[in-house]
Amino acid sequence: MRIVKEGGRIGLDFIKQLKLRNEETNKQVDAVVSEIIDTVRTDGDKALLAYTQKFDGRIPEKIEIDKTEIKDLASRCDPEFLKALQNAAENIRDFHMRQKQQSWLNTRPDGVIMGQRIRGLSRVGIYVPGGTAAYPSSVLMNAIPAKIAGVGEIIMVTPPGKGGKPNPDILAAALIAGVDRVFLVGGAQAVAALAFGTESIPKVDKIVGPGNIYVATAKKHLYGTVDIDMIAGPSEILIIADETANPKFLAADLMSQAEHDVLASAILLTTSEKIAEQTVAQLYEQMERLSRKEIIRQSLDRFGAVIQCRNMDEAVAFANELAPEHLEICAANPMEYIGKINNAGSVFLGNYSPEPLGDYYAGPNHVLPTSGTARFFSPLSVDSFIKKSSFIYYTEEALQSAQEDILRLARAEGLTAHANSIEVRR
Ligand SMILES: NC(=O)c1ccc[n+]([C@@H]2O[C@H](COP(=O)([O-])OP(=O)(O)OC[C@H]3O[C@@H](n4cnc5c(N)ncnc54)[C@H](O)[C@@H]3O)[C@@H](O)[C@H]2O)c1
Ligand SMILES: N[C@H](CO)Cc1c[nH]c[nH+]1
Ligand SMILES: [Zn+2]
Repeated sequence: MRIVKEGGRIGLDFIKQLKLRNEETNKQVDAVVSEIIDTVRTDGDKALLAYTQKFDGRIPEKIEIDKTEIKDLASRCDPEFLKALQNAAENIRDFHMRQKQQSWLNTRPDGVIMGQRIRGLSRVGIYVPGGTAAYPSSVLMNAIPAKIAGVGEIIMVTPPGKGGKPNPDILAAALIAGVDRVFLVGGAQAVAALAFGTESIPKVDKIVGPGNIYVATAKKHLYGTVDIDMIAGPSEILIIADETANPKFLAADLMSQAEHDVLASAILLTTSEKIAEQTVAQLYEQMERLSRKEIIRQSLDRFGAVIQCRNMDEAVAFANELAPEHLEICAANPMEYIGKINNAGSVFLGNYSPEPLGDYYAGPNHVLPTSGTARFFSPLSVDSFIKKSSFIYYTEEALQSAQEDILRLARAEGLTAHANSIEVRR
């Protein structure tokens, strides 16, 4: 864990360095992912299974889990877990229902009618991570907004669990959220399969969902062949804390994201030297009790930092520069800062809104832009699953009153066939 005791130019330079955190990794991963994509495009299922064997160390007993098996396996889950999943689903549904946009239509007194139709996409692929941990919560976060948007068919891919079998908790979440088909493949190969279609996996219109660097890079490469939601790669947390924050909470929250991946990033910006020192001590104390301490240690060593800022304004400026996936503000008056944050996937305000509350339960989506892309991407939402089209109806009289303007515009562009289309209706 690096500790930077100065803000100003030194702190800012350090933040800029952190932004480049995986540039080198990206180059190596790009080459691996390109090869995977090309092979899946030409060899379909054969390549899909060969890569699954190579990278997951197993192949699924069956590539697709049918509806009966989903119901059967899901029914064996711990009832308390199912109840918690249902409660979380309710909160997520409630939040995302508010995002739903309506089609609209405008009629003018001269008889002109114009409007915009909103429809769900026909078929989307949702990626649910499952390499080093299983993510039933990500099933809910992906599929619930898709369902609300009216997507025709939701195809889910996720790496095979132990022994090539499906994880029942993931299947229970798929059932609750309304997923249509489940395939047990993961990584860049699953993303490529969704983009091109294979003998067993149908081609989709859009691929959404988070994943590790291979998954995120595959989505980036395949954008254009299919639509994608955003780059949602290895997790990140940035915390801004003043002298009133609790170092125990800060350390716990930093490690909640560090445990996702050795490439995850966890950074504390604080105005207090005491808070900085106590948080570092808490990190090493609490880490010992955590099952994924090896991942946490590596992540904190490579992409973790504590930076002492000169004041809260500087901390806010650094946060906007970094554009983190998750931003916690642990300060005496957290609401004071919400209007000053321009770049962040999701903001957690106050000492009792820890990041995992958002990961699992509160309602906002946990599929969020990473690697500084919160500068231009938004969280996954109902909007990610819709498309819009407009329509126009003009009467003969309305066209006549507009014709001179249209003709002038068409002639200025030198497009006489456009002008002709108006003239023949004179
Ligand atoms: N940004 C978000 O919204 C968000 C949400 C949840 C999780 N996450 C991130 O998702 C990720 C989950 O990662 P994970 O690894 O547990 O699961 P994953 O499903 O994303 O990746 C596992 C797959 O990666 C492939 N793979 C592994 N090593 C490889 C290699 N050397 N070469 C090529 N392919 C390889 C394998 O095929 C495997 O199936 C974490 O980085 C976590 O931080 C992000
Ligand atoms: N923090 C992850 C997004 O970066 C989401 C998640 C799912 N489960 C636990 N955490
Ligand atoms: Zn998390």
